[in-house]
Amino acid sequence: MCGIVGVVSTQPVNQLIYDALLLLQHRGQDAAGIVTQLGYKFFMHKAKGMVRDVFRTRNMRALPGNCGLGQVRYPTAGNAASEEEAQPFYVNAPFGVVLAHNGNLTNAHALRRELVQTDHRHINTESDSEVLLNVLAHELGRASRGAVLQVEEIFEAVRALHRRVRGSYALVALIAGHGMLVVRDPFGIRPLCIGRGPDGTVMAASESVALEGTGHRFERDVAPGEAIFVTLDGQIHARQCADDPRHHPCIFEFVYLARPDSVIDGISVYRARLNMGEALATRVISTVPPPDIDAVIPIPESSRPAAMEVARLIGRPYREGFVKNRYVGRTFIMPGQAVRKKSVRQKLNVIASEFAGRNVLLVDDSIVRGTTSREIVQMAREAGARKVYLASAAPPVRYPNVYGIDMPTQEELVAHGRSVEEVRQLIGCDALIYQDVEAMKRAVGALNPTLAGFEASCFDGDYITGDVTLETVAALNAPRSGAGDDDDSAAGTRLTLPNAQEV
Ligand SMILES: O=P(O)(O)OC[C@H]1O[C@H](OP(=O)(O)OP(=O)(O)O)[C@H](O)[C@@H]1O
Ligand SMILES: NC(=O)CC[C@H](N)C(=O)O
Ligand SMILES: [Mg+2]
Repeated sequence: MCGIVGVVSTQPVNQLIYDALLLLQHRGQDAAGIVTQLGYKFFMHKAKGMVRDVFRTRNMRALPGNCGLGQVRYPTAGNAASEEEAQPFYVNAPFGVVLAHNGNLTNAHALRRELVQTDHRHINTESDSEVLLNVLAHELGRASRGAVLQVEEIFEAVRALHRRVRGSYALVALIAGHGMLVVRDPFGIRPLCIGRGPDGTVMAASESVALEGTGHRFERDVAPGEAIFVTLDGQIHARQCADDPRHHPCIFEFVYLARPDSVIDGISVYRARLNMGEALATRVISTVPPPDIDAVIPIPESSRPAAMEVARLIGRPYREGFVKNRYVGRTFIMPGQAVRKKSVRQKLNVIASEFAGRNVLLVDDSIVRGTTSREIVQMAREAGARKVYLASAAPPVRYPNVYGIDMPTQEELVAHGRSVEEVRQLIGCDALIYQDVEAMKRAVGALNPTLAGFEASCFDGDYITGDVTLETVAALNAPRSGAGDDDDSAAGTRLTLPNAQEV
């Protein structure tokens, strides 16, 4: 998951894109970038770091123009340490195209080979997003028949792109002098929505919070397989470009990735978390008798709605027991296990009085590597808790993810190959209660019965795009295993473009 935004306006868009990226910061903390267009020229600045650190006043001043794109990156392909893989990406032909991507391609290796050997394109990084951009550019080139691209030709190119590309891809792209292209993959795995401002500004973004927080009205989600082209004067053209679109959004968006104030594919993320809490409460009651629980305590931040609902339904008090240092980012999306582990204690501190002599039920939204829960259970015990029970609003994460969540290997997942009892022993709690997979799907699915289903491979091992099996996942993720553990690892010797560039 990364955060992407694209804007077409009649006013300068640099500050607007910056503000939208701040609202999407929870989706990617590693790198950030903005590209704007003035006339036929693109202006770009991108670098590693959080939005506030990447853009200084001088960088913002160097981003003129009334349309542009932005991205915050959470690396899931290529090299996490590489500055060159920050997005957006640029190619000069045809016309000049820049692109920002959220997702992960499952056939990036094969596409890379094809692009180089058959299409004679040059790929300069290990990023799958650069591969995606080159497929788009190549197909735009093939579809264009005159000096100016026609909207139908753009849709023809997207149809061809859907046939070549596998995996998850929500993208925004600018075609120089033409307008903005917005595309969602045929399964709608990663979120993407579109809206308008009072002055007619059109904005597409990963989450509705980016629209609302910048004063835009959410209009709709982009449909799976759909392409939307926004001309520079704000006219919107939309077309279904996939042969067989089926709507299976990623369920982990509702568990953890998205902000609770966003609505994705008609489902309020907050309500989804409450529903997961409701389903979890039933399992808690059948495992630990509520009178044995003195307090229900969330592990901030993402588990709060679920924990509140568990407390209400089991009839025990909801208490805050951990205070989050708001200046430390989300630990799960940090690159490298060492930094993730260190950050848990930096990020969360106990309120000792809530634990001393009590039996506590800690609730988290998910347990992935077990980094958070192991530390937290220990902290609760150090603070004097008598019994420490732990409940997870999501089922055990047992399978790697290939669609844009950085869980490349089974071995790193604490629940992989272990029974619930073995996980409990490893985490060190007195009881461990997991959500059930079907109950989770029902809890979220009840909020939009029109969906075909969910992409839930990390829970059920079912890879929705059909081109990936558990056997092929390892090969697919091989370059990512351990990625980020060594922040000094360089991308090899390759052409490095300057950061602030007029491209
Ligand atoms: O088992 P793990 O590998 O530790 O991963 C799961 C934890 O990571 C996430 O928290 P994070 O700190 O990233 O963000 P949050 O503040 O939104 O909860 C998630 O909410 C869990 O607490
Ligand atoms: N999480 C994402 O969406 C990542 C996008 C892309 N695969 C990258 O690694 O940069
Ligand atoms: Mg958390």
